[in-house]
Amino acid sequence: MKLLEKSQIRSWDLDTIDHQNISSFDLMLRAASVFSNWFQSLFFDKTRTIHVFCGMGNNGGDGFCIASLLAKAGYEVNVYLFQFNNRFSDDNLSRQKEVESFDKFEKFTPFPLEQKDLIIDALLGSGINGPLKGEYLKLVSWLNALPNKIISIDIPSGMDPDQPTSGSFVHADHVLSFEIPKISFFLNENSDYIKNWDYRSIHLNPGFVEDLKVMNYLIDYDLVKSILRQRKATENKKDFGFAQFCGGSPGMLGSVILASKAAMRCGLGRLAVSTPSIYHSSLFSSCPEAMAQADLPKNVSNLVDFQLVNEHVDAIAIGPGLSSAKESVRYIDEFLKANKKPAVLDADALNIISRNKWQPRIGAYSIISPHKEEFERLFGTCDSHYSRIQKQIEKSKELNIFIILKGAHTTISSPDGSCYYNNTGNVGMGTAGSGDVLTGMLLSFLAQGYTPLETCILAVYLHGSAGDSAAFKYGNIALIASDIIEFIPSVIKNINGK
Ligand SMILES: NC(=O)C1=CN([C@@H]2O[C@H](COP(=O)(O)OP(=O)(O)OC[C@H]3O[C@@H](n4cnc5c(N)ncnc54)[C@H](O)[C@@H]3O)[C@@H](O)[C@H]2O)[C@H](O)CC1
Ligand SMILES: [K+]
Repeated sequence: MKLLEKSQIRSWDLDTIDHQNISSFDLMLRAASVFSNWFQSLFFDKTRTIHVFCGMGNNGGDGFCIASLLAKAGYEVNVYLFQFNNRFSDDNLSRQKEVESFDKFEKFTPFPLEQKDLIIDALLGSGINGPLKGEYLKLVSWLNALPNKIISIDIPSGMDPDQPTSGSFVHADHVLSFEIPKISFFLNENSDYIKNWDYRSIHLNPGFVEDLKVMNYLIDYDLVKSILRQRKATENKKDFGFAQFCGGSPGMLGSVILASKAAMRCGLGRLAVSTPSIYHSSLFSSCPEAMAQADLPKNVSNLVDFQLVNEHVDAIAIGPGLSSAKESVRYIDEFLKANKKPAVLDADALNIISRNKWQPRIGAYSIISPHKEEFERLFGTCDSHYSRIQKQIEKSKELNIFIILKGAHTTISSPDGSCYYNNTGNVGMGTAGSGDVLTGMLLSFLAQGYTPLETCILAVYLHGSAGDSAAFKYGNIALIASDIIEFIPSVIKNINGK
């Protein structure tokens, strides 16, 4: 799904009005009825009064239309118009007659509300053009201090749709965005203040976005479904990739097992594991599908020798559990020199690269999957999630690599400057080994012949989906990395039905 900036959303509105030969009021009514239906599906208890706080723009216009629809549906609705500016939008003015009466405020003065009552925030929408000041600031601070649930239309009032908000904004319990989510919903700076967000189509003209150049995308079910291939009955393990996983060191075998099992669970044909031979028996008892020596040319005496193994595999992943011992440094140095295959670098491989300033040696189109600390060791500290994402995109372009910045809202940046936002996953996945599972999934899809970008999209989305299923079963405290692997089969079947 393409994510648009506020100016593009405005143009999409105007294009729809023109293309569908409707008025902006028709579009407002459409938005209002979509919101009203969504609202009634969530808040069907009509004993609570609904207080609709309207501003002077079209977000406020939505508020008047929604108030009228909810009143007709049997809710007790009070409407308040906050006219702190000197200009109404035409649709706002024309919609005010939708409601029988409403209180007008030219200055904000607090008033009593029943704690159980709901507030619909229709003060400001995507037309925000700077930080809130004066009366708006007083009103929003008062709203944020109330115990009442706040439901925002399109976007929490005061929030910038595209980047971090410099001032205050409404802290919403629920937000319904029209057509598509706003980019700023994915910023960690905002996510504490948007408890739940959702989006619903208002049937804007799809043709407008088809040719529209955007740099930001949401990884959604449809995108993943369009990438994940179906298998042919005549295919066999040789068609599903041969991967090499390089990791593990004394006392650090867990990551090897987790990554190996995850790789096989994602449909990999064959896996060669380069890890200290003292681990081979434990590895095979935990993951018999992996192998150390078998299926490799007899002359490959030591899996560490990239030259000999590399030519036989389709992709390689390196890093988890390697440690920072000097032989690991030599291993990474050898890898950066000798590797010719699509590669995933994670964990200790990234730390060794940081410490030796080997970033420019990372192979073109490689995938690296740092978490925030590993990222900042590689590329320097950033003062916000937003600025970290901008640096992520800049480094992808500069080094010609794909970067997966893992976190609450994992982002994938591509050498072409595009950025993909993931919305699956949960806080329970912040547990040891979760990243190793992702590395195994990345290796699997890369070895199966998906492009690096397809690989990142599939692995990140499915990793988060499996984690969500695991949290549903075990809760987000008890969840461990192996639980994510347990649900990989079901989330893959949910996408491709097989
Ligand atoms: N396709 C859609 O998404 C549709 C969205 N709709 C609704 O329209 C609003 C956007 O309407 P717009 O009039 O452009 O903007 P606002 O309602 O946000 O109001 C702008 C209004 O507020 C003033 N203002 C802007 N910034 C500030 C500020 N920092 N402090 C004070 N006042 C500010 C500005 O002067 C304007 O007067 C969208 O969010 C949806 O709710 C349509 O209804 C249907 C299609
Ligand atoms: K709003």
